[in-house]
Amino acid sequence: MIAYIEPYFLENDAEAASAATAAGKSTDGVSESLNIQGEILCGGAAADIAGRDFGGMNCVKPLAVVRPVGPEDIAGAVKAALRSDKLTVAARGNGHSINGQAMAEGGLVVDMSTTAENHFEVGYLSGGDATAFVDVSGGALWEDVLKRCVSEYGLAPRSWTDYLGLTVGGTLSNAGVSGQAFRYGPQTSNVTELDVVTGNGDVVTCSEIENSELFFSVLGGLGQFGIITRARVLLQPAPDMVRWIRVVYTEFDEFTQDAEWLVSQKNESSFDYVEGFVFVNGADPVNGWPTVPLHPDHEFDPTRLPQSCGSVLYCLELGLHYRDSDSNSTIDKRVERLIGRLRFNEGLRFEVDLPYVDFLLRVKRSEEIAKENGTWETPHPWLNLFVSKRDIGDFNRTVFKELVKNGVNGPMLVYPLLRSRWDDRTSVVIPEEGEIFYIVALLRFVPPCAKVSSVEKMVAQNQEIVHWCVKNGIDYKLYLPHYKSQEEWIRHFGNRWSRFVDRKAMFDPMAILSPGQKIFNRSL
Ligand SMILES: Cc1cc2nc3c(=O)[nH]c(=O)nc-3n(C[C@H](O)[C@H](O)[C@H](O)COP(=O)(O)OP(=O)(O)OC[C@H]3O[C@@H](n4cnc5c(N)ncnc54)[C@H](O)[C@@H]3O)c2cc1C
Repeated sequence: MIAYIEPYFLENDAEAASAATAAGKSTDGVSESLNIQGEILCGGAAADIAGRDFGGMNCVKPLAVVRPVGPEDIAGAVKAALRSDKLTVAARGNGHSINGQAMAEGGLVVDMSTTAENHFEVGYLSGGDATAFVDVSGGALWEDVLKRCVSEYGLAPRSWTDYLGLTVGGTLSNAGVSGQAFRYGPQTSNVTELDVVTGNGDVVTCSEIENSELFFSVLGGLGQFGIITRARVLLQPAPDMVRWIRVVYTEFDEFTQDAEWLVSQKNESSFDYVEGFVFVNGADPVNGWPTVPLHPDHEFDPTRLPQSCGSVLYCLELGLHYRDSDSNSTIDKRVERLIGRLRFNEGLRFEVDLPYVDFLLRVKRSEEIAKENGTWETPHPWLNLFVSKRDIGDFNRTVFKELVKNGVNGPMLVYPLLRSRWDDRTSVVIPEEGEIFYIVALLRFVPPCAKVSSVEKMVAQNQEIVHWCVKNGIDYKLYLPHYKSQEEWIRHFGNRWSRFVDRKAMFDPMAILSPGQKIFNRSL
């Protein structure tokens, strides 16, 4: 048996594993020897699942994919890696990373989808206000969490991502940001307990009071400290409907001042969702005016724009929750009280009313379109940053108005967030200064027939933006970061680096976990 396992786990040789599978050798013996109840796939089958990601710019060969039944199987894979001298383990959520973060070249990839349904239980926190929560699996997709919470309990998580085909463990390993984050913080601020398999192979329950160092390490921890198998996610009563509104600005200062005013209002006295984006001042269907209206019957009327406006325009995107029992006039009054204060261009206001679940699943339609036209499968050289309020004006002048003034063939998001909603005990890093900072997301799509050089140009433009930020002392951090050298990671974490290293030494001292982040090298 040991001789048979060797090519898989001791020599860490993907070719040998492939050959064994191709030769028709069953991997059952491996499962038994590891005491894993789930499946193990090698060779082409493993590469098909874990060799690529949504970014489509990296391609590696994992040694094997482990399809666990539960945390014991995951611990079994980690312990097998600990016994070897170079094997690594990466959890793979839905593989929606851009730069190979969920990959393990020559290592074991844990396919979290097989554990997606292991947990689903709603309960109430002890204490005065009896806040509801749901225990869900780290491998569950947020869209499934949404549908079950709403249909079975009339409840819903409070903080989301825009797109919900992402896993609970995957977004909690980063932050999880959308238009609700100004009020509730990112998803990492909305969980109270986790079950984690650490890089030591231990299965540990942790929270703010129990094993708290592990709890805060794992949140935003880029998969470096443990694999999340269960998360306790805070819930709120789900509204029935959302009024979804877009208003257009020609001036960045007015756009940001209004957005900042909205996110700074006291709880419940603002919209429930606040985002924004930049678009090209032109008729281009992917980058320009047609991207703004919310319904096929709406039309963007460019004659409403002043002659003086520039190459790009700005759109504030808002959502107001309501119940079926609320009268139209009540909802209208709530909307007008807020929107009456805003300085958008008259005549460039669009709105629709949608069921709450449809609103949260709004990006699903874009996914379907991208799948139909082939741009879901092509590379996605995306760039996500957090930029402080201090520097967002300069960023607008140089990046939005110059470098990407013709668009990025996809959305260019920009909207404010509040530092006080982020817990600095987690591993997430955000800009250093001030209460308000902005998320910026350049979500580039590549046409199926594009040349390789056009992807390279996009990557180069991303690098140019980052270099400009560094050179000009912009207070920024990459979100969903990706670096090639440890020096760059040290700069990224700044004065948090030593804490990150100490946490690694505590929970994954052999650097087994998430090698695709390229932060630490596997040690003996
Ligand atoms: C179309 C699209 C829209 C997006 N929209 C948003 C958005 O609105 N807001 C936002 O914040 N982000 C957004 N993202 C980014 C998203 O949060 C990241 O891609 C994230 O990595 C989640 O994807 P995933 O579940 O597929 O994780 P993966 O890409 O599979 O994994 C990401 C990292 O987490 C680790 N990991 C995965 N599962 C676990 C686990 N259970 N425990 C510990 N570590 C784990 C992996 O090893 C890897 O290092 C979007 C991405 C895409 C492709």
